[in-house]
Amino acid sequence: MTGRDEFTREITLRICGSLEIKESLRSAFEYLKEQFRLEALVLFVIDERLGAVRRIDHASENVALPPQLIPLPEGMLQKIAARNYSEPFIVDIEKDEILGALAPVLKIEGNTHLIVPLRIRGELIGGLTLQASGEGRYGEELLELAGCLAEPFAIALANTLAHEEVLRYQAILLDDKRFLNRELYGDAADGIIGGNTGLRNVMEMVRQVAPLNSTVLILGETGTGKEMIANAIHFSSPRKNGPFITVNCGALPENLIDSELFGHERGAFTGAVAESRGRFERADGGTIFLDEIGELPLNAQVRLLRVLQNREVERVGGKRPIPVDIRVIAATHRNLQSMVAEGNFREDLWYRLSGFPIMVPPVRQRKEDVPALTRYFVAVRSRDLGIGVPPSIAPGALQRLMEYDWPGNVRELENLVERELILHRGGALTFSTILPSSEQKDMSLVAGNNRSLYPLNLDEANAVHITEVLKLAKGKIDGPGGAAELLGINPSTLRSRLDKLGILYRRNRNVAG
Ligand SMILES: Nc1ncnc2c1ncn2[C@@H]1O[C@H](COP(=O)(O)OP(=O)(O)OP(=O)(O)O)[C@@H](O)[C@H]1O
Repeated sequence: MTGRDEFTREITLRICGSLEIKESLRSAFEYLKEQFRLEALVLFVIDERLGAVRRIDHASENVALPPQLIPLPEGMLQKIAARNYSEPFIVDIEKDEILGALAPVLKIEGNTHLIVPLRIRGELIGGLTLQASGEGRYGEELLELAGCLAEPFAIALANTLAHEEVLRYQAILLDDKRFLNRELYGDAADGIIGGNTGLRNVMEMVRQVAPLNSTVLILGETGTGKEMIANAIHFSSPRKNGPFITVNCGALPENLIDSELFGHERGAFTGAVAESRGRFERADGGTIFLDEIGELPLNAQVRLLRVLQNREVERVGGKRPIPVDIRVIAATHRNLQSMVAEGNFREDLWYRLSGFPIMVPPVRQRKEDVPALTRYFVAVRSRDLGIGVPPSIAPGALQRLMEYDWPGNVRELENLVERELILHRGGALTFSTILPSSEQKDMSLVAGNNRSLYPLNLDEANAVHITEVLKLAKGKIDGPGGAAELLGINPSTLRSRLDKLGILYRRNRNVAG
């Protein structure tokens, strides 16, 4: 293998080695830095939708970088197309009219910039910039070597763009799905299980705040149902016929946040094919739900604060603010107050958001809801999976589900039910993969305190009682002091009842469990 082949192989492995473009760029940067002088590696796309050059990501060492988004002046996109950049070149602003025009904003002067045009199936989609401080740092030899970067980086760039596109469509489809679900299944509050038990206080707050226009902050662990509560607020509010737009602040690529949230202007730059409304504008007349608000980068927090204060947005490339009539609901599983103390969340934004906080409790603090939630998901998921008659749930299984701690909360329960239904081969559902979080957990939780919170049918009461006795007998079924003797029934009768009730026990006759 020649040195050149080795170089190409190594760089390809690095740039295509991770799904995270940031990580791949960093890895490529470290390698390239060993070969020649390099202070920044910048991957950018020519974004026709925005009419701008957009930085996808970079790896660098304390050097000034151009802004993330560089709007292109009138006619520039056509000039770039006509110029037909194909081979790597060292930027010379005297000779290149296009880059000369962009030089001040690109911070080219005083530095050496080598650009590798990136093409997919012949079409120019973006480029890679290698940057070193000082002039005249790169020579012909390096220019030739840089040719090996074009293909692997073009593939990495195309993959990243495809991924961004998928995320965009995913968000739009989710909005549509929510809307259609509501049309199909009626009111959002209908599907909330535990509204009169474990979520009683939460639902009381929902009823109080829904008619007002106040900003609401929903707090709670992941999977507790925060989005569902936001949905319920919107659909019980006077805005219910308006849009309900969800933004997952943690899922937006950092360099797209502005155009996604605030949109961009048509004709603001030539090539901005169509104007694009941001999520705030799409939420006009309705509610915007900012999920995972704690993940929003600090600079985006500033712009969000401005929108909340002024109730108007400014599109990227726009000249006038556009008023928006929105209600804001935010949610997070993080402790925003400690993020404020650590300097990772703006205090002024925290004050704006936290006027009406609603805390959704984790499932382990409302175990009385577990049986109803389980039955609900068995019914709903059976319907989704095309199972005509939903299977019953073994009473002993419900009890075990209540003893479990549910770190993933309702979402974990929902997923578990789905898995159980898919693997189900007849009979009652036993949920035998779930074991109580801690064996020493007091049985009184189910048998005592919580018993009154949901009505036990005869089988369920039997399951609770037999499990208690089995524990007393330390899992022993046969012989003196065994559970069968304590219950006054034949051991084989007890075994078949344990099977029927879905209570787990040691099969070995003489071993205590
Ligand atoms: N009380 C409930 N009744 C019925 N379904 C529920 C209930 N709580 C949660 N769910 C369902 O559980 C799943 C997770 O809920 P949701 O997405 O609202 O949680 P979340 O707290 O927003 O999660 P994350 O913090 O991960 O965004 C959803 O499918 C939701 O419909």
